[in-house]
Amino acid sequence: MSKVTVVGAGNVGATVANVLAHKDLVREVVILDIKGDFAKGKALDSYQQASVDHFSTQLRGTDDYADTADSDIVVITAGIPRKPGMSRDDLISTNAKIVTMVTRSIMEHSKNPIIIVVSNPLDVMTYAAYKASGLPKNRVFGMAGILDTARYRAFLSMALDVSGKDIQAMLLGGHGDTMVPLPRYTTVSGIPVTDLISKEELDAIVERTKKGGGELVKLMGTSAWYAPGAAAAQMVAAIVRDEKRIFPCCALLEGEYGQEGIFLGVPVKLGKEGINELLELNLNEEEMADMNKSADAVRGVLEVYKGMNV
Ligand SMILES: NC(=O)C1=CN([C@@H]2O[C@H](COP(=O)(O)OP(=O)(O)OC[C@H]3O[C@@H](n4cnc5c(N)ncnc54)[C@H](O)[C@@H]3O)[C@@H](O)[C@H]2O)C=CC1
Ligand SMILES: O=C([O-])CC(=O)C(=O)O
Repeated sequence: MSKVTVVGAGNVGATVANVLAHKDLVREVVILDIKGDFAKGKALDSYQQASVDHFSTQLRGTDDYADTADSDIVVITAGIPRKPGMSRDDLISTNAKIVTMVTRSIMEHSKNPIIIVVSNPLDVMTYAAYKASGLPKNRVFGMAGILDTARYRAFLSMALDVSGKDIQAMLLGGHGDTMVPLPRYTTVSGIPVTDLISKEELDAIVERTKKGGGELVKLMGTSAWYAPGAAAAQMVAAIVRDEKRIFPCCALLEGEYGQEGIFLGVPVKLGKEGINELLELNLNEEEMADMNKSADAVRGVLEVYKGMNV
């Protein structure tokens, strides 16, 4: 694979492109934005890091979809971010149109790309890109779970005073305040996290994780980009290197977890075909109830999207 396009040169998109260039995985990263000069500036600034940080990936900014031709992977970050007081779902009327239009334009120039959606509300925007692209379900999915587990792992790392590197975690559900971090599937170097921390402390960390995006929006007046950008770049790397890594990603469910026709966060295996496999965890009653609640919340936003007829 040699070409990745990132749509949206804003906070998240520019970070994805920059992190990807540092990984030196692909020949070219194209950054497309309706603000063409802005995209050109971000690409040039990033490329001027090449000789300092030793990477060879070319970066090109543009507002012309012709420059995205024959992309192997496309990361969609175009759209508006939320401001304090807003939920991700409040972005739907603006971002559904943008994501649909962007996906159609991408498909005019690339035959069979893998599309990773980042724009919010994530689960429904991934559905919108899936519909607009006509691609099979293994080639369209969303980034949220890597970010949400990264936050969960960061909070655990702070509470336990251990390196985040050694914390493994899984999480299910929609990318909203109903997301379902899974303490039963959380370990520190193989040690169950429940052996290392009190239930009260763990419950508080789970709650903070669920509202992790909102915490940053409140602090910065707009949403996060470093961890989101790195998370999307990690997905690209797993695909380019055909790593078969298992990550929580937003994927189309067709019966799995008792859900039908809805994109939700679940563990998947990522490789050169996109999603190689979707893994079904053996959930207990409480975890299943939380997953169902999260699915209901996403389904409500999905209905709004379907009513928009974009
Ligand atoms: N899935 C996740 O975990 C996360 C999702 N997000 C979402 O990612 C999106 C982007 O966030 P930021 O980069 O912070 O926003 P931003 O405002 O910094 O950048 C968005 C960019 O999209 C561009 N854009 C708008 N319409 C476009 C179009 N039709 N075609 C091409 N480009 C277009 C804008 O010009 C702007 O440069 C937001 O919807 C945000 O909510 C952000 C963080 C994490
Ligand atoms: O919170 C937001 O609006 C952006 C996002 O999805 C995140 O940072 O998790």
